[in-house]
Amino acid sequence: MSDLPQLLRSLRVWDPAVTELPPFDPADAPGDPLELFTRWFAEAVAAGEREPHTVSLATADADGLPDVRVVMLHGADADGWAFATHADSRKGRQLAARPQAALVFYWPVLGRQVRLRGPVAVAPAEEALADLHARSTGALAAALTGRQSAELDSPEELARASAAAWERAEREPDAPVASWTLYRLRPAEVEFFQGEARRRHVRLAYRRTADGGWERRLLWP
Ligand SMILES: Cc1cc2nc3c(=O)[nH]c(=O)nc-3n(C[C@H](O)[C@H](O)[C@H](O)COP(=O)(O)O)c2cc1C
Repeated sequence: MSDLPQLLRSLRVWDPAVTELPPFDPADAPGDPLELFTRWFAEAVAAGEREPHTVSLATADADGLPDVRVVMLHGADADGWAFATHADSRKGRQLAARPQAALVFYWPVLGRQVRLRGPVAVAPAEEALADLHARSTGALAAALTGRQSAELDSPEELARASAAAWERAEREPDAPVASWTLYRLRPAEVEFFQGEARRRHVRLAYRRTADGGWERRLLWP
């Protein structure tokens, strides 16, 4: 059995063999965090970040108990950061009860983290379907399988439902999925973190102002 404490102590973040920490001068940052996010996302892709479009989505249930899981980013524009899931999943029910969430991206090849918080809105159903149908057959099959987060009686039950869903997704590439929902988190706050070798990490926080603009401030690391 491995010694977890020893294993943990043996690990480092930002190993120079894989990580390059670029300088980040917040004075050069754009006024809109969407622009900086778009730039950092492209740089993460160019730097070889694996799956930079996966993001941790935090929600809270009706009692305020936090929850978190990974989802895919489906887009980011002036309307918000988009992700998709089933409205009747655990997260979907949490979002119905408390339509607010947080997202965090971590791109270790550049030592960067981006955090967002804000209200979450449901996109029109046609948009959710168009988004789903533009994706892979596997994505449609997974959505058609449905019952996400419900208790599964047996692996065989999943195998049967999934096989039927794949068969339908291949036969009917524009099959509707009533529960499939596109959500948009419209951030009230966006924070960019750039790691620095001497631990003088740069944290640039944007906060939306009442007039819809953004104010910026630096945070201690
Ligand atoms: C890399 C990765 C990407 C995922 N993308 C999604 C996604 O876009 N939508 C989704 O509903 N679940 C996605 N999942 C599954 C979720 O993490 C989660 O298991 C599922 O949505 C159920 O969450 P819930 O019980 O909190 O509703 C993804 C999981 C991983 C590991």
